[in-house]
Amino acid sequence: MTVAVAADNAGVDLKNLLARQLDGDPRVGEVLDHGVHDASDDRAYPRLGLAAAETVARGEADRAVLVCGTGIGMCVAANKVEGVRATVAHDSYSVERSVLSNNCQVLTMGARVIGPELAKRLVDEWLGHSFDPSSASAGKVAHITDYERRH
Ligand SMILES: O=C(CO)[C@H](O)COP(=O)(O)O
Repeated sequence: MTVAVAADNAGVDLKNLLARQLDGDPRVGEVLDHGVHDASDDRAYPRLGLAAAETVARGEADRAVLVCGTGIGMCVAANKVEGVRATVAHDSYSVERSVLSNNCQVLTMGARVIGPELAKRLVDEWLGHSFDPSSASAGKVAHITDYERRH
């Protein structure tokens, strides 16, 4: 799969760490890094997160990991992109359910909230989950997609 990553300057160190891990993961064919690349780049989180989320909406990336200070701003921004379901998650159960229940393609994290080792472990787990379109959850997610199409 192709995974897009992005961060603002609060999240760049964690994003770079996760990008390296994703790069070495056999389940990941390509990592698309939308920046920022170092903390001297002070572009606001929506500019980075929206660009990465748009690659998911266009089908250029299967998933995205977005990092800011809390993960909240990246999540709010990514969810504005049509077709994107993003969640902030810092625990194993939420990461799992975000995929299995909600078919989220975008995981956001806060570098000021979670430590690097836990973040790496959760991203590793996240890659192992896939949504089952024949599950009972699929009809529930379809309500969201239908709403989006109608508005
Ligand atoms: O965490 C952020 C947005 O949710 C971002 O890294 C910092 O935003 P700020 O608190 O508005 O500077």
